[in-house]
Amino acid sequence: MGVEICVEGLTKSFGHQVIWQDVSLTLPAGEVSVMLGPSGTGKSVFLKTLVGLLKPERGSIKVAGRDITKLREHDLYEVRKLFGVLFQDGALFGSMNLYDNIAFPLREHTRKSESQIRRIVLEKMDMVGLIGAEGKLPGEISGGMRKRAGLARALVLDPEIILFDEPDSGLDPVRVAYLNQLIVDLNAQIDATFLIVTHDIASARQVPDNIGLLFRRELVMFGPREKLLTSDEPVVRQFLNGRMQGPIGMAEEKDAAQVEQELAQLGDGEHTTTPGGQELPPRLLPGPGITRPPRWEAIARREAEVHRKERKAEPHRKEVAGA
Ligand SMILES: Nc1ncnc2c1ncn2[C@@H]1O[C@H](COP(=O)(O)OP(=O)(O)OP(=O)(O)O)[C@@H](O)[C@H]1O
Repeated sequence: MGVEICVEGLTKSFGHQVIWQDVSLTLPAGEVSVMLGPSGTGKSVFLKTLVGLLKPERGSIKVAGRDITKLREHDLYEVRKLFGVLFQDGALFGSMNLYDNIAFPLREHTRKSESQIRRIVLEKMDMVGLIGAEGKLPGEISGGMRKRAGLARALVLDPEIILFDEPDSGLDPVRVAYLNQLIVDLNAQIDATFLIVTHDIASARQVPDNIGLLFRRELVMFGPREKLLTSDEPVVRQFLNGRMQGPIGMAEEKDAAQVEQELAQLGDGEHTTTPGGQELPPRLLPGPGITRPPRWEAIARREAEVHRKERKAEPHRKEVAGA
């Protein structure tokens, strides 16, 4: 059933450069959370800090109740076994075939026999749809297949937490849709806690239970998907709509007067609906045949409630649109 990660007052710098400060959030056990933010805001640094690869200057990270910022290397090594990490490029060894790449953590970290390893590797390859590709080298397969192989490798030690660093980067929209479904199905099947760093807004709208946004060295917001998607916070609205008008500039934050002028020019109509004037998209559900853990009943109830409220608001929206 996954474990909770509770982050409090976390600050990370490199020399004088503060990457982010005073970040507090809870990744609820078994839920899917997405972290968004403009390039360079420290999303990858955040993932590396959660898994103990980077040390924060201040704050705590409690994983299953243990503060990993205080652990010695040996204990940290044990806690890291709770994590599976999918790096951006899959981080596969180029000279090993997919079978050996996926078997690698089992051979390194367990004393399992080769026949046990074979059973686990084939089970995980089946979960990500890679059966038949065991003998391929990473250089011989597509980017999407490499991501799925990286995911199979992240799964072999049965992690309680999986961190995904831009799983959709470099994939076409159809492959992204398949990958999103795979992520939702996997979450229902293994019930681990997922944190996904992505730039893909369509994925962020449909896949997670929770969304966070990093900007200007701070966590602007973190909360349930519906809350972020209907937020009036200018940074959140700008990012979720992928538009130029708003506080986020090309390289630096913008001057406050310019931001105000740009937002005023966007017009009042925009404020009557969810960001982008779009309806709250339905949450992506596990595919047919996937047994859903009990928490999905709560998700279904929450979804129904959101759409009931939306339908109630509908006549008002139409009036405003027609005015
Ligand atoms: N080991 C390091 N030493 C010094 N600076 C680093 C190190 N790792 C990352 N940084 C800096 O931290 C900042 C945040 O980098 P990070 O890769 O986490 O951003 P990001 O939000 O994931 O960006 P993107 O969306 O473009 O992948 C960058 O300015 C980067 O140069």
